[in-house]
Amino acid sequence: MTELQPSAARTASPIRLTLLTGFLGAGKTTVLNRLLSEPSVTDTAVVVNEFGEVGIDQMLVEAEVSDGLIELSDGCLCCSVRGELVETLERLADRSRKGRTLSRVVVETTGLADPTPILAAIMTHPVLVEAYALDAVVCVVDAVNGEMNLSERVEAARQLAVADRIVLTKSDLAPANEERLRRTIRAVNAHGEVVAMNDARSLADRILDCGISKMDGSLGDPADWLGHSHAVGSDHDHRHRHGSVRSMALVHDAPIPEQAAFAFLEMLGSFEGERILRMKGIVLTLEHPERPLVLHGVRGYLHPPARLPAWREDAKCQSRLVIIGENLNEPRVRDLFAAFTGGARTDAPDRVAIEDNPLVIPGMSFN
Ligand SMILES: Nc1nc2c(ncn2[C@@H]2O[C@H](COP(=O)(O)OP(=O)(O)OP(=O)(O)O)[C@@H](O)[C@H]2O)c(=O)[nH]1
Repeated sequence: MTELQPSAARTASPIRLTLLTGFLGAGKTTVLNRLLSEPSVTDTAVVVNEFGEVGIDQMLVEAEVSDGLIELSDGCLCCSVRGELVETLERLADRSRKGRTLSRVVVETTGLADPTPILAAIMTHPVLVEAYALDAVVCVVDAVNGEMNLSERVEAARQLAVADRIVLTKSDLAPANEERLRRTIRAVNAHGEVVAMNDARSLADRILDCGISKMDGSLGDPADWLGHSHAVGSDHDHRHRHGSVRSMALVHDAPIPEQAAFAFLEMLGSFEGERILRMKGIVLTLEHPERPLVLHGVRGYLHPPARLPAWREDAKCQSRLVIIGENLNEPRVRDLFAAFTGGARTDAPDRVAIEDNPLVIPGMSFN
């Protein structure tokens, strides 16, 4: 396959990428089939990966996607097949660049996949980072086994923790479990919108095109993107936890100098990078207060920050970051944020003391 140069893959409007996750048997293929059956879902390629059994899922995806359906085999997407996924996405970007209409790719992972290495691979690849925009991580959770999977399997908790949208399936089979499961979902993931599979409304309307910048060029609602539970308040944080997975939000009203924001991210990467499953945020900067800076990271990697053309009229102009992590040192994250946003906490070092500290570990890739 021809190697593309980054500039060659740059498209006017990046291909939207949806990562469809969920534990074994949760209903991922069922969700995919329903999506593909909806008339609004066009110009979509589907990449599926079946652990161990070649071709099974391809037969299960019923909709007509012709050559848009690509099956990866022989291993799990998050480990051995990552290279194959990257190559496939490169090939699709190449085809799109050569004129084949492609506005969206849905990647269905295996039930055992950790989504974070996949996100990191896409985020750090020079071609993919230009050609694709992550629309959303969608996690399917089923009412029959969801509760058990979440308490027993770390993969299930990770898949749920990093999701922007959560599709609840099999409520028809176990209606009595639904209320408790919704509470558990909230404990693991405070920000993602929960969508019921048995709701007659369009699934595509609820789980596609939910990024911060929309396909038609309009701006998404930051509160929606970051999660409604974090939409209010100022200079305070919220935390939600389940086992070792937790999410916290940092909110700051005053504009932040760009350099301070990036220094904070670098420190965050140094100290907590390994433990960050996902980070997303919108920053009100001193230099360009009218153009919010969008941040998106996974593990120790930061997606090249992008500037939106403006704030939405109905959005509050303030910095908001959501950090989802495993065994995060939350007080340290809050202290760092306070130090870099000018609000040093008592008993915490200020920014100069941190930056001048020769013992600080350099080297994570939040830059
Ligand atoms: N009754 C009911 N059955 C469902 C629902 N969602 C999925 N199923 C069934 O659950 C089974 C597993 O669904 P799949 O869509 O294959 O699940 P998956 O997550 O793709 O499974 P793997 O690829 O094996 O991890 C199938 O028999 C589906 O028909 C639902 O909401 N209600």
